[in-house]
Amino acid sequence: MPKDASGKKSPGIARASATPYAKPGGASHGKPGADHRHVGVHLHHSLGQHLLKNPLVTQAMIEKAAIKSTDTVLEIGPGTGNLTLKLLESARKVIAVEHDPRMVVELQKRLHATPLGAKLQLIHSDVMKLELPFFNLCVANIPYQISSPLVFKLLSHPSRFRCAILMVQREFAQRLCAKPGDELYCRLSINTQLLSKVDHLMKVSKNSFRPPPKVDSSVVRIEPRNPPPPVNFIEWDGLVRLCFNRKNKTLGAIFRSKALLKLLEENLRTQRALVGGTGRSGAMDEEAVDVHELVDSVLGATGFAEQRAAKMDIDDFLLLLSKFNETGLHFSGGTDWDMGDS
Ligand SMILES: C[S@@+](CC[C@H](N)C(=O)[O-])C[C@H]1O[C@@H](n2cnc3c(N)ncnc32)[C@H](O)[C@@H]1O
Repeated sequence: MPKDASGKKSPGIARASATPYAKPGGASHGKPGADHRHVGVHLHHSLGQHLLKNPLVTQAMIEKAAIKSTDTVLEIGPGTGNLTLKLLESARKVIAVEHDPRMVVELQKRLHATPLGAKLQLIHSDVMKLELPFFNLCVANIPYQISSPLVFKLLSHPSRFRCAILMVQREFAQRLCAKPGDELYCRLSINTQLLSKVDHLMKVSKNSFRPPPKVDSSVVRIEPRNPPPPVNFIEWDGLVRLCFNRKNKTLGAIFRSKALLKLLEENLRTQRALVGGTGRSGAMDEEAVDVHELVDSVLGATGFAEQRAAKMDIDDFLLLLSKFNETGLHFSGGTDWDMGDS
């Protein structure tokens, strides 16, 4: 069993080195803890530290990215820099964001005083806490545990980048690409596809990484829609979350929930109060509001009462949201739409 920095035996930890790739037939066999030849850092599963050791996969990612000499490329989690070096060969500039200070040191050592090093901006930070600078391309073997928030952080970035080539967990890739009716079709699928075009590019075996992760991997391409769809994303996500929480229930059944009708009514009153110029929630308490009737009218007009989110596409939800909004019903305002099955 490998040992951690304190010398204690520690499962699931392997060593990293700045050696570009394990040599065929060498001591590194891609097993956790197998590579003890190099002085380097221990790899932590909690930080998603599964280094890409297969140069063919790195090369394929670089080719799919079609990097131009004018590109500023964002890499999340450069680790010891196997992918970073290849990016630096083609791009004008690489901005690499790394959370682990030990990896930052390894990468600095590796690129110190090399001509490519001058093109690298290395930022030591948790990418989720960082205000990302301008980039027009993203290529990364990302830490899988932050996949979902990271994709939405990228898609909400004002840069309007050309595309992202990302190594992700296979099931996550399948969810990103899933279509209505697919078993894995979910809120992640419809939200990502609203904001971007997503393609599954290739499957990657566990043995391409050191140490090999427990899950399979895939490379995906995410191309943000330009211009972005004309929809308030917060409100869109409020509606989508509500419907996908119970994706196999009919919308009629979901919108019969008393708790939901109460929330919609509160939202409607707030909205009317704001439009009425009082700026106070509940200022129109006396005015009768039959939310049930409004909801029924929307579901009747769209014909979605018997539909289930699991089978509905983006156009269906755009229509549904616009009809709700026309009647004054909204799904934003910091409301917690997760009401379980009550
Ligand atoms: C899957 S490894 C990829 C390493 C390297 N790019 C490669 O392909 O060999 C993920 C990297 O992301 C880093 N990381 C983990 N969480 C992070 C975060 N929140 N922000 C930035 N980097 C992070 C890890 O330390 C690790 O270096």
